[in-house]
Amino acid sequence: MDINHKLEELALSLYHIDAVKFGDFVTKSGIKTPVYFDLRVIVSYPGVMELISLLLYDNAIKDSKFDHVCGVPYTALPIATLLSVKTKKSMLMRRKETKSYGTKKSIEGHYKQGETCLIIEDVITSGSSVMETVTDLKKEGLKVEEAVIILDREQGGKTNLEANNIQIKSLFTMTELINILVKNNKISKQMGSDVINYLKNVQAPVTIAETDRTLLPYEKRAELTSNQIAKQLFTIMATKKTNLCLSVDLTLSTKILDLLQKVGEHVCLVKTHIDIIEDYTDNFIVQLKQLAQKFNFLLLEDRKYADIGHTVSLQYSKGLYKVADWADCVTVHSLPGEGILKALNGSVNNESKGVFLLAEMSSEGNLITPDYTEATVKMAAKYPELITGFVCQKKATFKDPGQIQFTPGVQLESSKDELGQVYNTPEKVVLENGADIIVVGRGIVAAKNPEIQAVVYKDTLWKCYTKRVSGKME
Ligand SMILES: O=c1ccn([C@@H]2O[C@H](COP(=O)(O)O)[C@@H](O)[C@H]2O)c(=O)[nH]1
Repeated sequence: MDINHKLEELALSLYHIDAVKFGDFVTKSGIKTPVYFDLRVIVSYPGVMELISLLLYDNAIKDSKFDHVCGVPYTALPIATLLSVKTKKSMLMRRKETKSYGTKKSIEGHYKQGETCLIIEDVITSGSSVMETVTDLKKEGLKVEEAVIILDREQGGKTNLEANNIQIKSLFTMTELINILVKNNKISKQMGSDVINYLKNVQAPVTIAETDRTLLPYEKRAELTSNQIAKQLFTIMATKKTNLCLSVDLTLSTKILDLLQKVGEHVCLVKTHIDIIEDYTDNFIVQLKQLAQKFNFLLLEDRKYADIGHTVSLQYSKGLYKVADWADCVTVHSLPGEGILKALNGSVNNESKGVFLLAEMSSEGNLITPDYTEATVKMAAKYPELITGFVCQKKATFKDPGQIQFTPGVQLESSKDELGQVYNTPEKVVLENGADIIVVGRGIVAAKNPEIQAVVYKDTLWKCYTKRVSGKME
C-alpha cells in the first residue's frame, strides 16, 4: 500500500474512533466550532497508534538527523515512545509541572548540551504547546529545529513556529484531512467547506511572547509591538538591513549635518544630545528632519529625563529645544517613579512618540541594581503604547518581543575609556547579550574616515543579527 492510501486509512480510522467529530461544539474558551479533534483517544487503539508511528517515520522522520525525541505532553507521549523504539534514539520527557523537590528538572532523561531533539506533537493550532516544550529543552542547552505533527489545523501554528526557527512537517493539514472524509462520503461537501472556512477565519492568536525574543526577526517583532515608534524602527531595520544607531556626540551643528549626509543611509536611528550643540538654531532641526526623511532614519534625543512628572513635561515640550516637536523618541530614567511616564504620555497625546527607559547603564560602577532594573521593566509594562524599549545591556532584562533592546557601549574591540565607559564587541552585544539596536558614538564619529567606519559597523552588526535569528550560533 502506498503512503497516500495509508494516510487515507489513518484519516478514516481517526473519524471512526471519534478522534474527529463534526457538529455544534463549544471550545474551552466558549467559542462555537463545527469540528472537534480529540486525539487523546488513540491510546485505546493499538492499530491506529502503529499506523501513526509508521507514517510519521516514513513521511517525516527517517531522513532527519537528531539525538533524542520528545513528545509534547500528554497526547504525543506514547507516539514519541513508539518512535524512540523504532529509531533507536533516546526519548526525553518534559514535565508540565516542574518538581518542587529533588532535582527540580523539567526535562527527564539523559542528554548532553548541544545535542539535538526532535519534537513530536498530535495537533497544532497556534503552536504554543510545541513552543513551551522547545523553550524548556533549549534552557537545558539542547538544540531544537524540527517538529513533526499529526495534524496542522492551519490556524497560524506553522507560521509562528517557523518564525521561531522550528521547521514543521505534518501528516495532514486540516484541508487534506477534510478532503479525504468528503471523498469517502463521511461528511458532505458543504460540511467540508464550512469547516475549512470556519477554521481559517478563526485564526489562533500569536502566542510567542514566552519565546526567546532575540530569535525572532525584526519583521515579526514589528507585528508584536504596541508602540508605533518600535514598529517603525523594526520595519526600518528590516528594510535598510541595519541595526546601527549613530550617536552624533559633536558640538557643532554643521559637523553633525555633514556627517549624516555621509552615513545616513547606513543607520536606522540617530541619537542626539541636543544640549551639547554650541551653535544650535531652529534651522538645524529643519535640516536634521530633512535628512531623517531623505535617508529613512528616526531621531532619538538622549535627554535621560529624571525629574518629577510636571518638570519633565515642561522640559520635553518647552524651552529652547522643544524636543517633543522633532524627536521621535527620548530616553527616560525610571528613578522618579511612574509620574515621569504619565507626564510623557500626557504630552504626546495621539502622536506617534516613543520612550526608551533606562534599565541598565554601560558605565563602570553605575548604581543601578538588579531590583531597580526589574522594577523599571514592570513599570514599563503599564505603558505599552508609550514604551519603545529599554536602554540595557543584558538579554534577560526583558522578554517582550515587541520592545527593543537599545545597547550603548559598543566598539569593535572590548575596552574602556578614561571616564568609565565600558565597550563590548558587536558579537558580544548582539549574539550573547541580545541587543537589537546598537549605539555607536566615538567608534564612528572619531574615526579617520567615519563613512567607511559606519559601513564596517553596519555590516558587522547585521551579520551578527542574521546569525542570531537563523539560529546558527555555536
Ligand atoms: O548606559 C548608557 C546610556 C547612554 N549612553 C550614551 O551612548 C553614547 C555612547 O557613546 P560612545 O562614544 O560610543 O561611548 C553616549 O552618547 C552616551 O551618552 C551610554 O554610553 N551608556
